[in-house]
Amino acid sequence: MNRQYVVAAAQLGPIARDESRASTVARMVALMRKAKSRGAEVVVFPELALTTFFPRWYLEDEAELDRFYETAMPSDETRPLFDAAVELGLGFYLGYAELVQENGRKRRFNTSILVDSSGEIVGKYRKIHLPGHFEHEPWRPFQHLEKRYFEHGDLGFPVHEAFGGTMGMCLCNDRRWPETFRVLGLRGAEMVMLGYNTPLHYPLAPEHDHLQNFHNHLCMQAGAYANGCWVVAVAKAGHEEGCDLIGGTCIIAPTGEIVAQTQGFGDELALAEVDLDRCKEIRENIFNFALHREPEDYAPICAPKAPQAARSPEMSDA
Ligand SMILES: C[C@@H](NC(N)=O)C(=O)O
Repeated sequence: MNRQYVVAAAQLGPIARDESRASTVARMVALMRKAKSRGAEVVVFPELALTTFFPRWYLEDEAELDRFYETAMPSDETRPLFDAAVELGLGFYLGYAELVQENGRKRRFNTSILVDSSGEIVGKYRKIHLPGHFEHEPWRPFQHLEKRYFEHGDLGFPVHEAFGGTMGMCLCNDRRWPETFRVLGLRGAEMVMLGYNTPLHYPLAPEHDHLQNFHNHLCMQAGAYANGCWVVAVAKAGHEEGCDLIGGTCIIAPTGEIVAQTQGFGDELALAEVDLDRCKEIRENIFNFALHREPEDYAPICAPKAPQAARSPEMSDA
């Protein structure tokens, strides 16, 4: 694969709580076909792209919770995405809830994968920055129980040789942290793909609701620029089960400029021609890490986490 090609950011509109995987996957395959007809070679889907954003509910019934997770990838239900990749010669990024049995217990992760145009999974990432809370907080208009429903990702921030270059992945809240982009940037990521589900309303600081779209682009444009990488950022958008999710799906150049963006809140593509060699415009100049970076002065960034800020309690054993 050469280093200059069209990428499609494939935004999804709302997914209902009772929408079947078959229905969601059919919507996604339709976007893949449309992307191909417009010249794309890579398609990026949102975080938790196969279901509604279920962390908005406190679910006491474990069987009900389990239904939102994938126990195999691909499965019979998700195989059409892989078949379409092969048929159309398209690679893709997919976010989904992952449930695995390891060491005799259930482990849950908020996961993304890269699939190449031969239908092979060539990269995997498990979300590191899990926002929200562990326990039911009935005062909220909706819950954000990612800390309860997912474990801290255990794969770090890997990069993958794919799609003609060095690819990085992250998921939603990760994009707000400069460290995410810097670690991927230090590993040479030339394109960072990420999906998000971001409610317009932030119950802890509602006075910032009007800034949601600004903050969304601010952190990603800064991440692209400071690390000289492309960013392809894809929303699950719109009014989903009573909760408004922001749109703003976009493709950002290594200069930090948004070069393509969706207009609405439904299933929609934003496409741009990406030239991975453009990363050099930044990496060999203003952010030449070898020449200008001063890690000896950055020690607090790597100080261990305070003990009171513990990670998630273990979910119930299998
Ligand atoms: C609220 C949070 N959502 C997410 N799914 O990580 C974010 O946008 O930072």
